Amino acid sequence: MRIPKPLILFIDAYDSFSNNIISLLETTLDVSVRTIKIDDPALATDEALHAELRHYVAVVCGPGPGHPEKNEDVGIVRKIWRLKEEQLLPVLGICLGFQSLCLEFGGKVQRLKGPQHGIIRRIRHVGERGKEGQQSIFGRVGEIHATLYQSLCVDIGQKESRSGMREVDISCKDLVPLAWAESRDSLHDDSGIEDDIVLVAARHKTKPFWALQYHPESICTNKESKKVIKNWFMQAQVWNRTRRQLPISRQGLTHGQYATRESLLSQYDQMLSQDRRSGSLSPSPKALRGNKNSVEVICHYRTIQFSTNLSIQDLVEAIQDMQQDHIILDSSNAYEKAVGTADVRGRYSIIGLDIAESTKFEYTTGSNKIAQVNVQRGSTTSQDTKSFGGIWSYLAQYLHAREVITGNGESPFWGGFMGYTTYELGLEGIDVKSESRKGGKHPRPDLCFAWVERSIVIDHVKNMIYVQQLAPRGKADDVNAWMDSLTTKLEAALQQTSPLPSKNEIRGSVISITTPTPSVYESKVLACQSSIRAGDSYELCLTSQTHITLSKTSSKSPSSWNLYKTLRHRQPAPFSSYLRLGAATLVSCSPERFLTWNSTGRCELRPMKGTVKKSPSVQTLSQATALLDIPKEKAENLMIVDLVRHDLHGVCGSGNVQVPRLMVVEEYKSVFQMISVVVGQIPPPFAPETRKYLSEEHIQDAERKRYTGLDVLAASLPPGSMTGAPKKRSCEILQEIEGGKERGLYSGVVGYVDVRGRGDWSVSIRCMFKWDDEDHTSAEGEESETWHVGAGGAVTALSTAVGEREEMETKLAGTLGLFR
Ligand SMILES: C=C(O[C@@H]1C=C(C(=O)O)C=C[C@H]1O)C(=O)O
Ligand SMILES: NC(=O)CC[C@H](N)C(=O)O
Repeated sequence: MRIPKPLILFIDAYDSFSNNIISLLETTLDVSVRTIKIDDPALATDEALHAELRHYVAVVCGPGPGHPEKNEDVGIVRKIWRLKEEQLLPVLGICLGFQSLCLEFGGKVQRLKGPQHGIIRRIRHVGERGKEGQQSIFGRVGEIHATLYQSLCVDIGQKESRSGMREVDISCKDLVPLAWAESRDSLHDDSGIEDDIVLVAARHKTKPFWALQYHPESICTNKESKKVIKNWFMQAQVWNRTRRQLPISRQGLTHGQYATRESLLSQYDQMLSQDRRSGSLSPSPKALRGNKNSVEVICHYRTIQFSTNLSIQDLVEAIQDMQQDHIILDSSNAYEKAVGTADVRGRYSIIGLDIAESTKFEYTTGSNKIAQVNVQRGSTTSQDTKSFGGIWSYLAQYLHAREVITGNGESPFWGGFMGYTTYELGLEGIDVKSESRKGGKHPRPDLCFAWVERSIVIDHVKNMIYVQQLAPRGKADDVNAWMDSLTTKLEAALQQTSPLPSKNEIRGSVISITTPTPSVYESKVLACQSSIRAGDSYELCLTSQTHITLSKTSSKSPSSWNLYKTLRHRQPAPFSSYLRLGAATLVSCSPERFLTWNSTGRCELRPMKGTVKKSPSVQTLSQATALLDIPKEKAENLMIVDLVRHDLHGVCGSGNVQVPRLMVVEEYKSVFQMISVVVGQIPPPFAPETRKYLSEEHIQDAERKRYTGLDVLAASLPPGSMTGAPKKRSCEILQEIEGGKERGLYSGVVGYVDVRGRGDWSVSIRCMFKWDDEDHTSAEGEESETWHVGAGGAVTALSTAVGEREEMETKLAGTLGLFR
């Protein structure tokens, strides 16, 4: 019989690092963690809370935005410190949890002179000296270097730490200080450290309460600090054995949940069984049945070799009508000279074919409806997403039912969904109300995916074109006929080159350009910093909007395709894209990959933070690397790496996320960018070694409910690099500071998820987009269209208003340069 692991309850204050702490606990200790939110209504009464706590060996009160004095920021945590003797159990507070403990027992919570978010500091602790220290949770612990994420700090009256400890202020007689971050240990003068000594660990003198202000789970906290977690748990268990009054209950269900969310596919499965039980009709099973139980669909393909650098634009023009809908994912820097040590050139370009005729899936936030639009058939059907368990469950199920296993092993994409999601779709996923979507006045799709059956993939490294079609195995003759005609066109296209549109044409069609007012942007940077100083955010990715109105009347007016051709020429980037999809058009030269995954469930995110403009004084990778090797830039990057790890842990589970590249600088056409690579492994539906013991039914059931890359995509939007941390609170603050303006496609993602279970998505930045419904005809009959260009950057406590404004302008300049 398997003995269940002891349970720890993690109380989550809506932080973006919570899952990293849970992973640290589950990989360091032999425990299993359940989690609740600080404001869980089911645990609002003392009885309910006490009944829940009986299941746990210990509690961890996590970090979070806000202030420990505010009930809404700490919620249940406060009740934990007030438990009566007979209800007591061991607790570890982290950061906000630490501040809350100290506040409860007489400490004063103050603002730091300089907030320290993503700053790594040497921690001095009692374990380094004295017998008493040896018996503390720091006993036998060596040198700790740890990441701090704090705007606030605690004063418990203990001022001096260097030459031994003094007695703690009488008002805090219950607290024992355990560790400090000291400014003399800081390695850099520009790290923003202004506070001499900051208390970073304490315990209660008589109750089983310990707390850490530093972040033991951060990727930049050293391994030595794991010993503190082990020591804490050992002391917690001793306390349970010797002092705990109520036995730990192993019976009954906990209200606390696993940190990993249920898979999208199993949510759908649950809806079906609920329907079956209640006797109601299961939601449109036919639409979702797909290939299953019918003829086998495969990816038919043909390979064409080419010898020279292939021009995607010529190829597209030769085979498609450029007025129609399009999806082109273009590695537009594929033939640039390799620059720097990290080769950031894209390898594949993917062109979705017959997009105008394909079925499009459209979803608008708040509508709870998914529309399937097929213009060719003149049909639109709309279904309630709630009855499928939500929009993502619907899409996961649709795709799952159309899985294909036979095709071209060389091609990263065989067919499936291609499209975009907006920033506002991401907001809905994290329960942030979008001001621009209030009152349901927004009919535009926040998600639009086309179902793509015919496509072309270009491998720029092997000089191969793959022409592909998803179709039943037996339809090879029809497929061949289509491929013959397409191949002829492609071969002709390889001989041609079309001219680039002239800049004058574009400039001549500009009616107006509204750019962000520099002083207003700078005041918004200061507003962000004021939220950071108050402890409400650690980093905020502030953005602004530029609007460009172009005449459509003149015969010279550039088409969106011509705008794209010009931009990709000026700003070649590995994740460029051109989309004309339903109501939206996107022209993008993004350097930032958001998320990619393969069919074995290996996911990779590449957060980008830290930007340096190329200039006569900064031309080489080593110059840029030196400029970015400062605490401010590294802190920005680190915060997003920790946030992205949390998002990934939420699907992949404890111990399944690694960071193979941390803060590496890459070179692009006009900027240098610092990136990190975070990798996660989606767990298989069942452990392969157990297969021989499982029934066929069990295996099928597990397969039907497994996690896929769509789970990771749904759990990670909006992209952390465009929000700041902690994500939810930061997005709420940004709603206010940005005036509730829609970001739209900017800050959203573009990409695909294919029938073989793979996906690749880029962050929509360095781009422009337009909505067809904003096209306008003036009283004089002049037709115009309006393009939106977003630009911004991460604001931290160490930012300067002018520096941030200049960074935003640098990013804007690439796109805006087309029109000026
Ligand atoms: C906000 C933008 O870019 C984001 C912010 C970056 C930064 O703060 O350094 C870098 C890349 C993007 O994640 C933008 O391009 O508008
Ligand atoms: N990471 C945290 O828990 C931060 C706590 C608190 N909001 C602060 O900024 O100091």
